[in-house]
Amino acid sequence: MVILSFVFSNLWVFSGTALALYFGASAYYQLFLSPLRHIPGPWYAAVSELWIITHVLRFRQCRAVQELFEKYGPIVRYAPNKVAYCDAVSNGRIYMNTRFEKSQFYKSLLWRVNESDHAMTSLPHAEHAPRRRAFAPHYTPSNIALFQPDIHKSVLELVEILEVVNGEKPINCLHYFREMLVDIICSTSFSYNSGALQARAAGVEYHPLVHAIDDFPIRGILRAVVPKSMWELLGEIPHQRWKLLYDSDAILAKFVGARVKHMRAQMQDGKLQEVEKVPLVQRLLEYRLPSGEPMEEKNIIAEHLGHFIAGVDTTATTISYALWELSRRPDIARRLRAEVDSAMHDPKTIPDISVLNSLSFLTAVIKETLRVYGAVPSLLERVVPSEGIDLLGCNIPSGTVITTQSWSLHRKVDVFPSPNTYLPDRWVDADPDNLREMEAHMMPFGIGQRVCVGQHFAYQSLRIVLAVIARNFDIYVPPETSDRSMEVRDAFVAFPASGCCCLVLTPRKS
Ligand code: HEM
Repeated sequence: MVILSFVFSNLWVFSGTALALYFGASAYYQLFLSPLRHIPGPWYAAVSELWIITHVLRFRQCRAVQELFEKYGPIVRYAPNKVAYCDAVSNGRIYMNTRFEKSQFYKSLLWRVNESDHAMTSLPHAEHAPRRRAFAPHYTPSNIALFQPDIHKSVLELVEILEVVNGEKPINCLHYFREMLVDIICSTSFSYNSGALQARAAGVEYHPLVHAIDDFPIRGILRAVVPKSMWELLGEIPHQRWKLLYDSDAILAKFVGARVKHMRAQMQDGKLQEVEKVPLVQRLLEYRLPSGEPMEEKNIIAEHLGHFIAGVDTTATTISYALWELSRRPDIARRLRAEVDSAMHDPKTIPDISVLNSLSFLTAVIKETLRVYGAVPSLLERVVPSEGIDLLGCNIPSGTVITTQSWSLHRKVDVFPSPNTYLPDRWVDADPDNLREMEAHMMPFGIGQRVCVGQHFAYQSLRIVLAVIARNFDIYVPPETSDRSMEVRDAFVAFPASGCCCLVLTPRKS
């Protein structure tokens, strides 16, 4: 009784001491007993997640991890249970091995709709593989080529809008290209005109779908770091702009749900003809799982959502950074234009993708943009399976998060000299051995079983858009766009520090 009353009267002291003992013991374990103790890295990263979380919240995780590689070498401990490496050879052992599942990180960063995962958020390979089989045929180069007319239509619509602007004011490329991508993905996924570019032409600044996608990175990062119960409380804040951000996934899910229902009704009414070019939604509705069952509607919706999010921002950001480089490097812009001119005699008649594929400097510009400004430069976390792994001389036990990031592989100075310089010629001048080495270090679309399924789609869109812009416009940098405003920030996806990529696109005079 006396002891209890003593404890209660000194509750603060006891709780403080207990907490200090707990943190002290945990720090002691992480630094001196943990199986990861031999892996280099700063002590404060080894004892708590706090260090890396502060960098995540400042949108500079990629740079923080890169600084660790520069200081400690190719393998570093960046959190108590997390190890990052920078080595292309090791990639095969991690990302090609189906026993290395995605980490829990994916659950929180990429939202779940109706509690349904989509391919990006499915962690075990056994769960992921049947999903991937459902949509992968849509994204093969030959199938994606069938959708060229849809892409051409949207790109030429954008050209018309830019001709009306006539270079009289800077435009935020990120907005315009997001709108174009939303139109393109809606037509390839649903055979539906979302009218985002039409809305732009009519002077509407924000299309609801584009708005929702725009909000994705910040919503994702908040959702990843705010505890679930607090996140639900935040949903009650009565602020209109905040509600739009908070509900962005629900807005998208409602739109996609309506498109799925519409297509199902058309199929049931026998209104669809046998055609070679099938929208993704029809493919998913017709798909049968290994059990012979169709996919559940909530899974189809979630899958479409994942593709929307994965495809729009990434491609729009890549185009924007490429145009920014062209605007400040007239030498590169001139060479690109000369090559495109030779293949595209009429400025409004876009050649077949097979012709654009053969333009070597266009390819070099795209590769260099993906290298320096890859839209997903981030750690792609996997979990070490039960047998553990020996990597770069370190023994890493089961359950450890193991990962690499394209930001660092793309900046390995022995493979890419002057790694921060934008130099498309490095892809033109490389001898076959160098080229092989460079290709082995490129992973803008990830690698292995979970590699970006939309990479051919992205490449096709990038080739078409960059060729058309180079053929039709001169690009200038306005004063508000600078190295500082365009500095890359990362929230799993990359974006410019200012959130804008303002450029002046003037219809070509000569
Ligand atoms: C330049 C543009 C793009 C970049 C840089 C990019 C990058 C990536 C990366 C790095 C991953 C792998 C993530 C991981 O391992 O955790 C990924 C996955 C994915 N991407 Fe892309 N992506 C781009 C465009 C697209 C497009 C246009 C689409 C579709 C319309 C798309 C759909 C997907 C999907 C569905 C996944 C998940 C695949 C799976 O797990 O099976 N992406 N992307």
